[in-house]
Amino acid sequence: GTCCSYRLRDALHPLWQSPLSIPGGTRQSPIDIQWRDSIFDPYLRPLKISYDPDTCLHIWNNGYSFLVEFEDSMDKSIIMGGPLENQYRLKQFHFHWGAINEWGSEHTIDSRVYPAELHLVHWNAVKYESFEEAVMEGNGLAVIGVFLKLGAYHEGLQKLVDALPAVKHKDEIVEFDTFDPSCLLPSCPDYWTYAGSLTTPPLTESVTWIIKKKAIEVDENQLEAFRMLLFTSPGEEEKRMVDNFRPLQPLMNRTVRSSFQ
Ligand SMILES: Clc1ccc(Cc2nnn[n-]2)cc1
Ligand SMILES: [Zn+2]
Repeated sequence: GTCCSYRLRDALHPLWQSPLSIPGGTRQSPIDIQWRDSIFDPYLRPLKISYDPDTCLHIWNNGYSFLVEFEDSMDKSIIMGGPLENQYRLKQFHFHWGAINEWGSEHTIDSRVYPAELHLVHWNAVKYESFEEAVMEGNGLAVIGVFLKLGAYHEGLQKLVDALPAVKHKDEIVEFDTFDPSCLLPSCPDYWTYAGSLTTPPLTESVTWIIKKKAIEVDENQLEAFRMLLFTSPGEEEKRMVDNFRPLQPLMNRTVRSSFQ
């Protein structure tokens, strides 16, 4: 059946390290969020998001995903509230996706997999001097996760899709100006939150995850555009950039809180 091929696919996938390779990992990501086990926390505040489209710098293919990076020397694109004690600055956003629509997201909801997942990566500029420093600290990062599902064409995403051919190969970079990533967020304010980690090296346990309950819709052509990117550099044997997600990690001694009842 398909389920065992997923597990087998996870185990064999060359790209990701098994949990065994993270000594003492007690808060690794991604995880399966079991809706019924999540606990409504009435003290969770609404998440406040304020992005300045002029802080957008460029898109680049880093060989794992494509990242849109932001100028983060000032508090111009920030999030606060929700589960966060401080204000966090937007550093970059990127996606994880599958070779086919049957899988691709990192997190799952009651084992439901989505075709892709958006991650907006922010760092705690109140407590730390740089993103690099924050990556190593327990409260250093806050990542908003948004599921993508197959459906209607997404107007806001298309500007990004149109730029992808310019970063087809690893290490290619192209200027990208005036993009407001809040157009990629669902209007519903509901989210889950839990303490986790980065899902690619350095896999540091520095992330407060904020996973939006509602998915955004994108169409087949837009998902296919992600799949035409390459892991490989120009001149190398082409390897399509697909299945760039880490297998699910054990929940261990963690609680997932919800902002909604
Ligand atoms: Cl600095 C950095 C390292 C890895 C990733 C990949 C990732 N980690 N968690 N979600 N995506 C993002 C930023
Ligand atoms: Zn990610």
